[in-house]
Amino acid sequence: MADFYKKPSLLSVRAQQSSSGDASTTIAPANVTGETLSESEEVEDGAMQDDLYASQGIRIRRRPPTGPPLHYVGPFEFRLQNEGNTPRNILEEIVWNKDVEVSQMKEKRPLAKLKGALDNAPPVRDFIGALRTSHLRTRLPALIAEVKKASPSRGVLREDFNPVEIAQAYEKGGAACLSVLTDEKYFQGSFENLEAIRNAGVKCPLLCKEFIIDAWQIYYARAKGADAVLLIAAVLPDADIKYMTKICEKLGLAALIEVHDEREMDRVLAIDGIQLIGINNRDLGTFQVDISNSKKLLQGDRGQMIKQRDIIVVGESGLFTPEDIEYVQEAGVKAVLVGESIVKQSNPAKGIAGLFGRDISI
Ligand SMILES: O=C(O)c1ccccc1NCC(=O)[C@H](O)[C@H](O)COP(=O)(O)O
Repeated sequence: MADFYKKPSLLSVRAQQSSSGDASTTIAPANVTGETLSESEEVEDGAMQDDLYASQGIRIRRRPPTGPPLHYVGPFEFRLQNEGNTPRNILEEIVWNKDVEVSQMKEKRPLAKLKGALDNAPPVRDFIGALRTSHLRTRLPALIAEVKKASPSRGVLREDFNPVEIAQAYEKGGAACLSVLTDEKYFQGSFENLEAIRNAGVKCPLLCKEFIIDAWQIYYARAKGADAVLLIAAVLPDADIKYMTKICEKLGLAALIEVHDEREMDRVLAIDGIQLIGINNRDLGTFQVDISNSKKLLQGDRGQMIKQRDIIVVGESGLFTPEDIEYVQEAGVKAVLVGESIVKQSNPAKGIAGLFGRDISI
């Protein structure tokens, strides 16, 4: 638990990145002058980092402000809002855990070693191309079908969970791409699942559905066979989104940038070169799902700009019926990311036909 705050800060990461331009330098904990930070300096540095995030409307703090949480148990409704080191919502809790998890993974597999492994990684497939082709073929939003065993909002979705069989069924049912949850603690996913699906010969390009907070994770996803990664605007400041999309470009990966509200959408639209934006209909703080969020964020100038720039918008979460699909399509989405409604079906391929109101495999 104490690891929560013994970490390099964003500011130190930035300083070191800019001096070498290489993500491998995100490891050493040092401040802008290259000195190691004391615990109190780290706390102060963390506060500055939170200020920077807040200035962009980011409420998710990267790690507990002054150390490990004191009451880090029990349901959220019994936790006091803003209570010192208790995460304010599930997304923040996931990010705090991820921060510890990633630092441990990086110790085991430093970036230099990871980069070596990329030589043996399978070739990258064209994630965005697959979405465009499917949309042109079916005239319906292209499907990114999610391989997800469990989620914080819904618990276990499927007990008899065989990721490869589910992926194969999705492909047979007409999915354009797949999304594979790799987070273990909250979604019961894994990188082994991603690797197994890739090695089983599934042709649909794969999105690594992970909570990315460090560029190292992008290299790791690539090494495990991903063709695309998720970057969440509620978690990442603009500088991180820009930097990480550059890394994706370098590795040939697609970046799906996820937004939840107008402010996040505007931040992302202000970044050059964005090709794929996901609108999540699930509020990751409260779990409320409202598919009218997709419509709201695509109205007016934002929708126009997206059309002009030929950005593909993905409608994410809470899609269950052909009417839901029609609704988000009319709002302007060209692809949908769907988990629960199809993964729960005994035959996920048939589940896809039910979701779209027809067989989309032909
Ligand atoms: O699904 C959750 O409970 C959740 C909680 C916190 C962060 C992310 C979460 N879900 C990730 C997703 O956005 C969904 O898995 C994805 O959009 C598919 O949603 P659905 O079709 O509703 O399963």
